[in-house]
Amino acid sequence: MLDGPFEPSDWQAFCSMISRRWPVSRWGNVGVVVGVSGGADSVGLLRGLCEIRSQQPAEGRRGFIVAAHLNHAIRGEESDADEAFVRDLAQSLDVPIVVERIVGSDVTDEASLRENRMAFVRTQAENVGARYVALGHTSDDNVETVLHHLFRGTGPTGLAGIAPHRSLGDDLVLVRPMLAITREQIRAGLRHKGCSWREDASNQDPRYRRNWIRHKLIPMITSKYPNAEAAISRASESQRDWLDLVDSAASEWIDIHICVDGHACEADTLRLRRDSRTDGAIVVAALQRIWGDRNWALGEMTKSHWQSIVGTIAGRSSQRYQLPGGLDVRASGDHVTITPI
Ligand SMILES: Nc1ncnc2c1ncn2[C@@H]1O[C@H](COP(=O)(O)OP(=O)(O)OP(=O)(O)O)[C@@H](O)[C@H]1O
Repeated sequence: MLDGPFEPSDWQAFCSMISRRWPVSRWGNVGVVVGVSGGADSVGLLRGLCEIRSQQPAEGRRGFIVAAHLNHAIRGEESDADEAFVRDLAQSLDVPIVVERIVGSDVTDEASLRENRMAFVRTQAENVGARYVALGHTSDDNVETVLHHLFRGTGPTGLAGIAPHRSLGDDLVLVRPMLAITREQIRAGLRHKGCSWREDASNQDPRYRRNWIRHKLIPMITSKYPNAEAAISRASESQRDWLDLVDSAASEWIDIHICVDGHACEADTLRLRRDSRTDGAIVVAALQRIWGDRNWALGEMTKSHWQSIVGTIAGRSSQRYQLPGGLDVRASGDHVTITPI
């Protein structure tokens, strides 16, 4: 849900809203790498975190903040001007900065650029021993993501939108503390404080599907449903609550029913059939977790693949078959075994 009441012209209210979602007690004593593009959202995030930290007593400031900027170098002088802007910003805030410039790459699609950025900020966080990577996604980004997933075809995870946090490894967590703040609120806060940011012209280009959703579709929707964005945010947040519930039931299910033998996963079907939770969402969530943990080909699995496995576990479908990614499913006696071939 969007936080409120919120007076957008109040910079301190903006900082309080970040603090409410991500209290400084969690990050004030550890390292945080902030991904900064130079756009309003990540400029707001970096400035907000620095301000929140500066309001802490000196003994509560053992941690550190590092700004990280990846110069994709795909917009010529504009890209270099973004880099220069972020360098100046970090210097003015007395924050160390790491910058990398991509040379000679012809990658321009949105998904690959995003992947490159994630790999970059993650590596920087590991290099400096940070506990968190913080990114400036907003509630608008979340709404656009939910719609994008919906049109492309998605399940409960896609409808839950952008995750507020997720693990990036043993000691590193990705956080998005501004998911309840709108893009306009951030801009208003920055304007109130007299701070500037860079406008990325490619954010207007309707050839990118995300921009088309942002600039064409959402204005059309809100012309008839003025509160649609808040409604989509609320729906995705409650979807996330359900997902958390299913996730913890799935973990319990794995602990009880799955036995790992080398690369193979084995389930005792007799015990499974006595478990009332063997059908449906919890089992599929558990199977998806198993796939994710083992880097099996999650993206190639369809709903009917998951249902086949659920059917095999429940003794309803065939005894032996193969799945995408070279996995063999075999039911024999009281066991179902899934093995990479
Ligand atoms: N070139 C970059 N270098 C480092 N971090 C980045 C870069 N681009 C984006 N990020 C991080 O990823 C977040 C999401 O980026 P995305 O491009 O999806 O959103 P955006 O709305 O354009 O954000 P912003 O207004 O901060 O540019 C940003 O808020 C920022 O934290």
